[in-house]
Amino acid sequence: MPETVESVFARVVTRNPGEPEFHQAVREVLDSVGPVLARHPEYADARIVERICEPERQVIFRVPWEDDRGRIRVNRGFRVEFNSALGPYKGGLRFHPSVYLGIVKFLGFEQIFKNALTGLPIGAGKGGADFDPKGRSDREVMRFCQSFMTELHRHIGAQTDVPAGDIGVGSREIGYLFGQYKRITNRYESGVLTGKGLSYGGAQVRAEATGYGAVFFAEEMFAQVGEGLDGKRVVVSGAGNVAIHAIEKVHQLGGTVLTCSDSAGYLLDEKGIDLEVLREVKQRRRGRLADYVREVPHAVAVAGRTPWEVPCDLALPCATQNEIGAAEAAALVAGGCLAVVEGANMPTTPDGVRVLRRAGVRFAPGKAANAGGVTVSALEMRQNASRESWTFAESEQRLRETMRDIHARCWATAQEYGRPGDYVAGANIDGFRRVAEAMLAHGVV
Ligand SMILES: NC(=O)C1=CN([C@@H]2O[C@H](COP(=O)(O)OP(=O)(O)OC[C@H]3O[C@@H](n4cnc5c(N)ncnc54)[C@H](O)[C@@H]3O)[C@@H](O)[C@H]2O)C=CC1
Ligand SMILES: O=C(O)CCC(=O)C(=O)O
Repeated sequence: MPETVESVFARVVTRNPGEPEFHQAVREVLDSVGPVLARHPEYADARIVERICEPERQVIFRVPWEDDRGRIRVNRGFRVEFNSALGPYKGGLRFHPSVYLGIVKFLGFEQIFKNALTGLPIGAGKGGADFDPKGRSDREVMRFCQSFMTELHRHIGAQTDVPAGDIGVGSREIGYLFGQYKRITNRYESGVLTGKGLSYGGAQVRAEATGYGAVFFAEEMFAQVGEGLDGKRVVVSGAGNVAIHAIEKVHQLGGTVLTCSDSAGYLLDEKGIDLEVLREVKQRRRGRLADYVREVPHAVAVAGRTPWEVPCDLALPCATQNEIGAAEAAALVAGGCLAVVEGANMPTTPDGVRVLRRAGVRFAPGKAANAGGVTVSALEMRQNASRESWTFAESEQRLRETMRDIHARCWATAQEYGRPGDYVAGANIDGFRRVAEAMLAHGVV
């Protein structure tokens, strides 16, 4: 039977039951690639789509650790090595109680096309654990990371699989993971992880890269219609790594970010979020957003609601998956939003995307707009391999050029396939073609 996108999707659902986020990510890509298969029957003959939807390897492991009261805890760890057609598996680790195989697979699948879009030699993987670092002491986090790496080290390496951070995994966790890898293997293998601290092989701009990159992408989108970010009102969700650096770059480019959020609600500061205060509250104290209001009394903490109800020109969802559904998208449209640029992975549901599209809101999917993080990770790998370290200015320039290039290719590919302005189609098709060509060249593996 010839391969069709419908037959592949049906098989993905049957073979991966109970994994709705993975199905959603696959559906969104398959909806774009039909016309590519029509032009390239050799892809269908080689069953590229079916193979791309099946991870090359999935590892699930026990992570036992001891809390500060001496109680034994057990979590579940994952690493899904999805596709190595373009290079070593590459993608972050997420520590969050919601993590299960379906989340890791959706993220790993998105990573295939994202990493291909960067044009850099990186395959795709993702991992994590259902561990909640919130409320845990540094020592507890360290013991958890050491136990996690005691198993993970068998599967990774600078030429094999290179993890980085994601939700709940920042520079503290990467440091503990790196220390344990070095101890177990007795190798100082800098390129085995990215997102490292600058004192031991980290790259300038990696921490900033995802947030900055998303804003550079937004800048390119506005430039298409002859506008800049200067004077734009921007709403951001999340208050972690991606959100904080997105806010910083919007402010540097003359826009005003009115909101940020966490799982308890959102913060509204009409004068523009004060980053010094936000960093103190969220990063240094690891506190709640409501603490910001104590320092900045004119701000308002809105409990149990999302920032999409605030009128804006640009929305940057930077928290988590499926945070903008149809209702939130309708609120953005009602508030005059001109563009939604995804800093997070898959923050907009398919219904949400439909509402935005119907209203003519420009929409950039995460696999294109948040590719800045993995771009600078690949540059970190390159610096580790050559034992060089580039300056902040040089690294930021390379990031900006890559985001400009990704934007241009998404735009041109969408035009080529008769879908002008459709960044989803442009990103999926361009990413898919790159991986498909390499897979075809490698034979049936
Ligand atoms: N760190 C990176 O370089 C990259 C991250 N991403 C994506 O960006 C998003 C944010 O990641 P990071 O900033 O790195 O993580 P982080 O752990 O630094 O921050 C996550 C933020 O999202 C908020 N959040 C988490 N779950 C939430 C929920 N259910 N409702 C509301 N807020 C929630 C948290 O309160 C926190 O403010 C994720 O979707 C991640 O996959 C994408 C590309 C690269
Ligand atoms: O920097 C990396 O390797 C991956 C970042 C990541 O997990 C992502 O792009 O979602």
